[in-house]
Amino acid sequence: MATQTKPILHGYFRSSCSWRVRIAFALKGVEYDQLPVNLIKDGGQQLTEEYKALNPMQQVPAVEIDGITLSHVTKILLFIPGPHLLPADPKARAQVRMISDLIASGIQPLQNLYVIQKMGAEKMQWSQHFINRGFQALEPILKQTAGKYCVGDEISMADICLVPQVYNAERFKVDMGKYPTIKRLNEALLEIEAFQVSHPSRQPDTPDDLRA
Ligand SMILES: O=C(O)/C=C\C(=O)CC(=O)CC(=O)O
Repeated sequence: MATQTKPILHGYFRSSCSWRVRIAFALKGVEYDQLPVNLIKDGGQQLTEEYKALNPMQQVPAVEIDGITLSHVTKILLFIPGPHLLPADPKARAQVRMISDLIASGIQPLQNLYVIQKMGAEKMQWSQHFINRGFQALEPILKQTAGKYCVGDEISMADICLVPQVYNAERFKVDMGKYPTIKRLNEALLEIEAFQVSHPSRQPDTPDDLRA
């Protein structure tokens, strides 16, 4: 019987998508190894030919798991073995997928590193713009769907998508006072150990000045 090798996360401490994967591993109790990819050093280690062979999009995260390499964050979250991140109820599942996609496809790509590097001096205002645009849509949706967490009272993929996006909103100085439901959910989720141990301030590649 071949021994099961541990999954390997190629990520970056404060990449929001890398953090999403770390949360899922922690929530599911799956041990994994990390091979950090420094997105800034040497012009960006994600741009090397070696990393391109692993993830042709040259972004993080990339996860080597069960003999395959996955890169799109929501697909990784749903593939990691363990307690499911989607509710049993079909309507609630659809709401979790909708909220997850709004964040992972509708907000994050518009403020990811590759894009904001093209924005140059205006990166802060454009990142704020796109995060506000997404949160203005998300706030009324979450008012409808949320209980203790994004959809009802069970943690789901939507919660895993939300928290790192709020972290980026705070980095880009978005006024979170405009989004009381998002703020409440984020605060509740940050009380959970899986969201704490996976935090950008507690990773092997966290710079000393940003370490908790
Ligand atoms: O500033 C840096 O340290 C480099 C890159 C990132 O954090 C990644 C992003 O900003 C996009 C994202 O996490 O969604």
